[in-house]
Amino acid sequence: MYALSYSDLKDIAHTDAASRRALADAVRDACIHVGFLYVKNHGIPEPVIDNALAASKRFFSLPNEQKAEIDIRKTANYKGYTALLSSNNDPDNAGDMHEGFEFGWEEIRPKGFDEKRANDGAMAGANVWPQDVPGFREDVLTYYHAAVDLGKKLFPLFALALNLPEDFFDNKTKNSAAIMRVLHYPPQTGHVDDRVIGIGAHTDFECFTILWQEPEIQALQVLNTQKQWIDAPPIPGTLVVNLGDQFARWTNDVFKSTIHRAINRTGVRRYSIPLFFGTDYDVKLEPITSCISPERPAKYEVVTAGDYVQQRLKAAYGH
Ligand SMILES: O=C(O)CCC(=O)C(=O)O
Ligand SMILES: [Fe+2]
Repeated sequence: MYALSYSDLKDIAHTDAASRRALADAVRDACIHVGFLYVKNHGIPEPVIDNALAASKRFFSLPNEQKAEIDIRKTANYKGYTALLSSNNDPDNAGDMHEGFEFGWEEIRPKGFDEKRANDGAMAGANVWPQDVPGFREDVLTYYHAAVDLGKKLFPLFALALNLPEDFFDNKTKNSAAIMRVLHYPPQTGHVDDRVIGIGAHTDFECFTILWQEPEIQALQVLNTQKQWIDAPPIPGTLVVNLGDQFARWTNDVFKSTIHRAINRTGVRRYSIPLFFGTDYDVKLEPITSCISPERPAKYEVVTAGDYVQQRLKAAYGH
């Protein structure tokens, strides 16, 4: 069993090829064996995280009827609020014990015509913001843009980890998909029905997820190759980066999209913020040549990232 690996992204600023190669090798090892990494020196300032957390607490403390006004099922583009037990990530389960708010690309200072948002595939169209939560939009969008910047720095590193030119994903990530959720997991104490946990066992469906989890609250678990659930605790100053199914498709399963879940048995509320990062929606998810061989024939039908995400969102939210 491999431990979840650390990658220190301050090396990302280094131009010298040897340290960059060493970092890419560490990333490669983690991607092949675990599919989960912790990143240090990720570049998202602490106050930006603190403000996004505070904003998300303000939103979730609204009365349920008010949150229901922006229910994700009322929007055509998978944006807005998901109530407790309204989503279900594991088909064997009865519902996820978390509530969330989901949104996509938007400039912090609104533009007349936001081309990127118009091109946002399944998520195209306006975000749906709650009324009466002062500063919420600005605070979560500020985090979003910082995390998107981090995601853009990670793609060249993943390319290098796959022994590809660092710019391999550049023309595939010009309008990169980036869907963010803020999540709230109420505590589950006493008897917990295993079919109703914070978020049921699942894989993510973009290329990779950048996940902030609340310090000192253990909830996230990763399924290892021996089918045991391993805790992925929050580590101060780090973010979790885990691979999703689009990367498994790009790499013909050389890189792992690892099954994970979250259960909050701590007795206190827990908050987390995942940002799902993918390629442009019109890009075909074609296996990288070096990941196919006679022993490892191509496993997946080639589809565009947009069709793939749309299909997965439909399955998750049922519309
Ligand atoms: O809250 C967490 O730690 C995990 C969230 C997650 O897996 C997801 O939203 O896909
Ligand atoms: Fe996930």
